[in-house]
Amino acid sequence: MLYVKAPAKINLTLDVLHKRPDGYHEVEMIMTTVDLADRIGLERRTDGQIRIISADRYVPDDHRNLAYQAARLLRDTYGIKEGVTITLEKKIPVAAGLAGGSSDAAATLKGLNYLWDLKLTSDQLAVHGAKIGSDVSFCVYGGTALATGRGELIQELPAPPNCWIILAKPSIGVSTADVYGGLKINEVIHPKTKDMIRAIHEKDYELMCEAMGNALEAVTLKLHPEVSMIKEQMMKFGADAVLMSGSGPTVFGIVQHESRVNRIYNGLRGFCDEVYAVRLLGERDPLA
Ligand SMILES: C[C@](O)(CO)[C@H](O)COP(=O)(O)OP(=O)(O)OC[C@H]1O[C@@H](n2ccc(N)nc2=O)[C@H](O)[C@@H]1O
Ligand SMILES: Nc1ncnc2c1ncn2[C@@H]1O[C@H](COP(=O)(O)OP(=O)(O)OP(=O)(O)O)[C@@H](O)[C@H]1O
Repeated sequence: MLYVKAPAKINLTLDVLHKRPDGYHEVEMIMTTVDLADRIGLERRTDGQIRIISADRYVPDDHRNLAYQAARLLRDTYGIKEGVTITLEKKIPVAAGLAGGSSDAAATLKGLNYLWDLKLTSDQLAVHGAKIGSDVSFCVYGGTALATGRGELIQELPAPPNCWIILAKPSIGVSTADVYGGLKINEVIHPKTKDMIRAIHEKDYELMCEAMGNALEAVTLKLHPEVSMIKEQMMKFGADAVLMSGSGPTVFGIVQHESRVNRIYNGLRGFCDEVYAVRLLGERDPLA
């Protein structure tokens, strides 16, 4: 059995520029991976079948699973006769805005590249990833990056200033398509992407706090007012800055002093079942 980690991502900025002819939206977003991860187990099969094993009832165990789609894409593209059993140990909350499924797909691409000895580069895997979902290309590389296009064009960035991240996910699932569908482009408050890039290059934590912004928040907060309440509580318990990740509903707070982490974590546990205190992974995995 080959095991591969599938880390979650958060969006430090998420800007939506306009709607594209293909129905997607042109985005400009800065994403970074955190040390909350699913674990993917890959085992070769001689029958050519792709099988998913997952204990999480919210995760499909058939062709709808993004890890399944990743395996099928490589098997069919490269004429692989073998199959694979994919065991998903889910730790990332589902439909949370943390790219759980996208990261599982990216981990499956990387693991099968090794298992089936395909010798593909990260860039080639990222191109395949883009066919599975808009966040998968970023998840193939990991680390920190500026994503543009529909999210599949990746420009690597250095690690952001070091800090703790507290993630709080209310017990609701959010459909990414519904959130993008609910966006009024002419009302978008554009985040300060350039300031965030400067904050990352200069390791300027205060500027990073100021520059955080997510154009999709306005839609999700209207659909789910409890997300606003979690943002307020996160600030009240001492976070330096707070933002919703992706299309939500997960809210993340950032804090530099470890002493405050427990107070925020314990404070949010009163409101959310799924609360995590995690670190930024920052740089790309050199073995990726
Ligand atoms: C919200 C984010 O997670 C932020 O990282 C991503 O932009 C969405 O990434 P994702 O979940 O991988 O998105 P996909 O699975 O490719 O698309 C799901 C749906 O979201 C909408 N979508 C997604 C990405 C994008 N740039 N524009 C869109 O309008 C489309 O309706 C699409 O059918
Ligand atoms: N491996 C997977 N893990 C979790 N969900 C999956 C997976 N494969 C397919 N799905 C489906 O995808 C939906 C979205 O799940 P996911 O956890 O990827 O959302 P997300 O974190 O909001 O993703 P993103 O941030 O990319 O929008 C789930 O409701 C689930 O039905």
